[in-house]
Amino acid sequence: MRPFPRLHLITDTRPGRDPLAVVAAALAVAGAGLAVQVRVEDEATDRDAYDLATRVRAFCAEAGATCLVNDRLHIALAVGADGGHVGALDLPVEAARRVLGPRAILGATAREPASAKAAVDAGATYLGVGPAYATTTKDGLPPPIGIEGVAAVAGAAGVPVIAIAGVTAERIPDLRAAGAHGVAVIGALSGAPDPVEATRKLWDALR
Ligand SMILES: Cc1ncc(COP(=O)(O)OP(=O)(O)O)c(N)n1
Ligand SMILES: Cc1nc(C(=O)O)sc1CCOP(=O)(O)O
Ligand SMILES: [Mg+2]
Repeated sequence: MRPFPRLHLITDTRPGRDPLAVVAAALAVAGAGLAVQVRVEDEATDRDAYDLATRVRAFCAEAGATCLVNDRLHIALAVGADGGHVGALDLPVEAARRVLGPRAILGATAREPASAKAAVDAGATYLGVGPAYATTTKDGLPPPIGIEGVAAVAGAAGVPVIAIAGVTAERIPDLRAAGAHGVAVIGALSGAPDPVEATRKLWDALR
């Protein structure tokens, strides 16, 4: 079984972004060590999500990388992804586990230890934990939980913790010291002038 990826790239499908170019750049550096989470805007159609996920899944398969789908688990199944990720407004974790089956990777968002434990008991195999820092990429989040918040969840989780929100290469040492297995990023790669170089920095900080 391959080790659980430490670097998770979440696709950025906001206007003006080029998610597939960023995925290709990240795969060129991190290869099989990368997980790509296909995440589309809430307004996107299932067809658009399916088309993107199909292409990401093919890129990942070629590189031996992990492909996950956010929220829309029927699309994860339809494209043969390795798993999915759910949060508080999505399918409950136990229902997501039923949909994906016993062997799939299943991520759940957790912001504090109690919900982290509940998610793991319900079948989550990793936790997305944040917001670690402030972010401009997603609206409506609670205040950042910081290093202390990440450490509290990591200490209670028993599964890999992937820290999310405002993650940069410079912040990775603190997050790892807090117990995070790895990180998930959108802006650090999608907004970078050179996504290959930006991936290299994240990747070096994680090794
Ligand atoms: C790795 C990771 N962590 C957290 C999230 C957020 O999931 P959720 O709370 O369901 O919010 P949306 O991403 O669906 O807007 C994530 N996607 N990935
Ligand atoms: C999709 C998402 N979920 C979050 C959470 O805390 O649940 S933060 C986030 C966006 C993270 O983007 P960036 O790496 O650009 O800060
Ligand atoms: Mg969600």
